[in-house]
Amino acid sequence: MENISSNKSFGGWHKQYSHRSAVLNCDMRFAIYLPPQVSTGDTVPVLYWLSGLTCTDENFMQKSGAQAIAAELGIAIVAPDTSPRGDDVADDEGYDLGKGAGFYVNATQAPWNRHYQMYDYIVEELPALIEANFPVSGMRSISGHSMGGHGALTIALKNPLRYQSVSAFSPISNPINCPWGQKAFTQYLGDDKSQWPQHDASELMRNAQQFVPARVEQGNADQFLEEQLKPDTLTAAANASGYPLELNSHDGYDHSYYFIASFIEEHLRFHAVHMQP
Ligand SMILES: N[C@@H](CCC(=O)N[C@@H](CS)C(=O)NCC(=O)O)C(=O)O
Repeated sequence: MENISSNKSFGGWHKQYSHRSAVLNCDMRFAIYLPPQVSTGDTVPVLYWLSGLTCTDENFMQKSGAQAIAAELGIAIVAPDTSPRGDDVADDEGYDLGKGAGFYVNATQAPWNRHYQMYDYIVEELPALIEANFPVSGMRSISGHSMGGHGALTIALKNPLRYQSVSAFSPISNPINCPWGQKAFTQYLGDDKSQWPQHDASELMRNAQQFVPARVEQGNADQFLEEQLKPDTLTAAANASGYPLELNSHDGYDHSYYFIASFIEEHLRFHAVHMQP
């Protein structure tokens, strides 16, 4: 693991690292915000943030304004990249497939399956790396935006004992029934649609038996709301299983990081409550 940048921020540190990923079979970069509390020798809980289409580790760290609140609450934030990277990694001309669009699933189909194993990277390899190299406790929560909201919700729903809480901004809530999800799942998981529902937040929530506290924020002026995001499907799924989902709709907000920055404080406070030892 190599440290490639360090910036002091709100008394803590924003740092970027590159490392070799065995799971993704390529070099990867991630960012971590370490709050000031780590300098006292304490361990801190970690929020994993999964970004959306076209993003890297940088979008959230540069645009969300999360550092001030994470510093106050004593929470580390880890922002991974959104796909495998490198010249030999398969890609597509579209912004919604290939690099920058890993969808947090393990691809089973060629040519994607050689590198696109983002589910295992986020659930297993990255937390093991973080927990071996930084002063973090075993408390983990997960959040994300859009494609990353889909990632956060599906990963928490599939691993309810690994995460204290889950949240999402503008998540792709029902990928098996929207163009972004159908395109990605066809390529990464194949034509056999029976394999798809296990990667769909609404399907998982409808059938959930173990609950992770969940909060979703959605702007109702989001340009992707009706065609791609489908929050009503998630609400219906939560109602069907009795899932403890708080979904808040906000007038006038769009899909951008201006929306995320407006409500990130509430999400960090939500996670901090659930990550208390
Ligand atoms: N076609 C659009 C869609 C991409 C998009 O909206 N990406 C969202 C996540 S789904 C994002 O966070 N973009 C980066 C940013 O705003 O910093 C574009 O390429 O601008």
